[in-house]
This record gives sequence, structure tokens and C-alpha cells, in this order.
Amino acid sequence: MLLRRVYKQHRWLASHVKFLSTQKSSIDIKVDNDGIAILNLQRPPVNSFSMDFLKELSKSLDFVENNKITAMILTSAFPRVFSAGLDINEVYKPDAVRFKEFWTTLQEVWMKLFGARFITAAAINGQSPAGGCLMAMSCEYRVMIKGTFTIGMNETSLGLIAPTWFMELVKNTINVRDAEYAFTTSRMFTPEEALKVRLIDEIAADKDDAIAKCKRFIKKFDEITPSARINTKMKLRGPAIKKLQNTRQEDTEEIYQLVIHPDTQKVAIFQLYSSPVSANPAIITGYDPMEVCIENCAQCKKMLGAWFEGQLCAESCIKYRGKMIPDCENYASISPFLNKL
Ligand SMILES: CCCCCC/C=C\CC(=O)SCCNC(=O)CCNC(=O)[C@H](O)C(C)(C)COP(=O)(O)OP(=O)(O)OC[C@H]1O[C@@H](n2cnc3c(N)ncnc32)[C@H](O)[C@@H]1OP(=O)(O)O
Repeated sequence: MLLRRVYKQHRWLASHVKFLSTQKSSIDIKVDNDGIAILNLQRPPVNSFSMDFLKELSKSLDFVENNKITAMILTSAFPRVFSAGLDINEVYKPDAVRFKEFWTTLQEVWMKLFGARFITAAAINGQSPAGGCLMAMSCEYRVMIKGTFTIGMNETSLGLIAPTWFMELVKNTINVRDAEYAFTTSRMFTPEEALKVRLIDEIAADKDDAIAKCKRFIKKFDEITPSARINTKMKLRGPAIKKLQNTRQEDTEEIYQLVIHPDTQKVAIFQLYSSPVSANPAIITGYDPMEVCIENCAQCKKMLGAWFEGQLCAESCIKYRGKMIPDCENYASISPFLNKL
């Protein structure tokens, strides 16, 4: 009787979700016959977290919670990127009010995902730097597909400092020494390296296999009393959530001050990945070889796409203070940044 009701509810959810996903949403939610919600992130081009996208994720988590769905798998609809992390357009030359709302939304999403009463797993089917890694780490189980993808906390290489609650999360997942080394050196892990330090739990052959492995993890809880599982999870995760709840404003102010600092705004990635309007050389005042160099890297990236290592190019602009400006049409000047795809 109970089983029949649950099955009927899932059938209703499946049709309801189908309706929701016709609304041009950036998150596709499907509830399968086992009653597991699969959240496919699909915000082009790289699932970067803008404020609107975070708000949508927040609503999707509410949907899972409110419909008493027992488990959720977070994954990406794109073949090579799980998530590129925070949307650079939210942090490059930010408006104070908007940035603070953006950060508050990120905190809220993190608390909902990390503290979810339902079971959470991530099928990491592509690149997962910084904020992408944060979302995956907030789940209870991570399966990453094998390939040339990496996962990690690359904030320091971008001149950024991750918030304390993200650091604590990693420190509580992998060992403290690995966490310190990874955060300070911006180490990006291949799936094999990530497995070795337990940043992820399993490696899969492809996305279907990753989802199947996440489901196998979720299935383990068939043998466990739901209230024992939930209360144990809350005891383990509750204190970190409470800590952030009590310091939300300070955390927001601290990050805002960091973001608007001139040194941070000069960071290469902001110019490389922000929208073309703000990266237009016409609005760069004066002649700064480093800025011209980074702008050229962005131009070459646009021309050559995946063949061109834009971030490496921008990092070299900073390292050599714009002394070697790449010319996209001059092979010798860009060869160090061409990859061997
Ligand atoms: C800010 C507060 C500080 C502390 C908070 C700490 C927590 C998190 C911080 C962050 O998350 S910062 C973001 C860090 N993210 C990255 O470093 C990733 C940057 N992106 C990449 O490395 C690559 O794009 C990729 C994800 C590996 C994919 O590479 P691919 O070659 O497939 O694609 P690209 O050609 O590089 O990019 C395609 C397209 O996407 C745009 N884009 C990429 N990343 C972002 C982003 N994070 N935000 C906004 N837009 C992004 C990129 O500009 C390209 O756009 P178009 O040129 O096609 O318009």
C-alpha cells in the first residue's frame, strides 16, 4: 500500500517535473522510478554560478525536499564541464548590493545542499574547479568520470581566498595536510589523484556509469533506518551550518572587501572570462602591457577555443609583466599555450 503510494507520487512528480523543464530552465530535474531526483545543470556554456542560477538551484533543492524525495544526484548536462565555479561576471567590477545578495545566495545554497535531509551524491562528469568543486564536495558521495578532467580548489592561483566554511568542508573530507597543500598551491586533481586523497569516492567510465555508481551508494540506505541516517547526518553537519548561520554577514563583508580590492580585480581570470563588454580594450584606460597581454589571451581563446590554454596564457602575462604579448596570428608567440587535444 505504502509502496504503491510512493510509486504513484513518483509518477506524478515525473510528469510535473517534465512540465517544469519545458520552461527553459537551467536545471533539468527528473525523478526516476526509484524515486531519485537527477538534477542536470544546464546553464551554457559552462554551468558557472550566477545569482539567478544559484536561486534556481536553491528552488530545485526545495523541490526535492518538499516532495519528500529520498535522494538527489547532481550532475551536468554538458559533456566536458561539471561546473566552472562562480560566474566571473558576478565578481568582476561588482555592484555592492548585488554582490552581497549573490554571496548570500551562495551561502544559502551551500547550507541547503550540505544540510539536505535527503541523500545527496554528485556525478562529476567534467571539469570541476573552485565553486564547482564546492558543490560536489557538499554532497555525501562523489563519483567522477575518468578522462582529462580535473577537480580542485584553484582559488589562490586566481588571487582569491576561499571562504572558511569551504576550507572546513574540505578539511573534514580529506586529511588536513592534503587540504592545506591543495588550497595553498591551488592543486588540481586528476580523477585518480582525487580518489587517492578521497576528494572523490569512485571513478566511473562515463556519465551513465557515474549515475549508476551514485545510485549504488544511495541504495545502501535501504538497509538503514531513515531517522537514524538523517539524525546522524545532521549531528555531523549541523555544527558547520550553525557556524555559518551565525557569521553570515561577516563572511559576506569579508569576501566583498576581498573582491573589490584592486589586486583582486586585476586578476587575470576576471578579464579573461568576464563578459566581452567589461573586457573590451576600449574601456581599459591607459597603456598597460599586462592588460593588453591578457586581452590578447582572451582574443586568442575566442579564436582558437579548446585548442588554446587561455588561463596559462594570462598567468604568463602576469609572470612576465606583459613583456611577451601573444599575437593570435603568430604561431611562435602562442605555441606555449596550444594544447595537444
Ligand atoms: C569571488 C570570491 C572569492 C572566494 C570564493 C571562492 C570560491 C569559488 C571561486 C570561484 O569559483 S572563481 C571561478 C573559478 N573558475 C575557474 O577558474 C574556471 C575558469 N574556466 C575554465 O577553466 C574553463 O572555462 C573550463 C571550465 C575548464 C572549460 O574550458 P573550455 O575550454 O571547455 O571552455 P572555455 O573556452 O574556457 O570557456 C567557454 C566559455 O565559458 C566562459 N567561462 C568559463 N569559465 C567561466 C566562469 N567561471 N564564469 C563565467 N564565464 C566563464 C568563457 O569565458 C567562455 O565564454 P565565451 O568566450 O564562449 O563567451
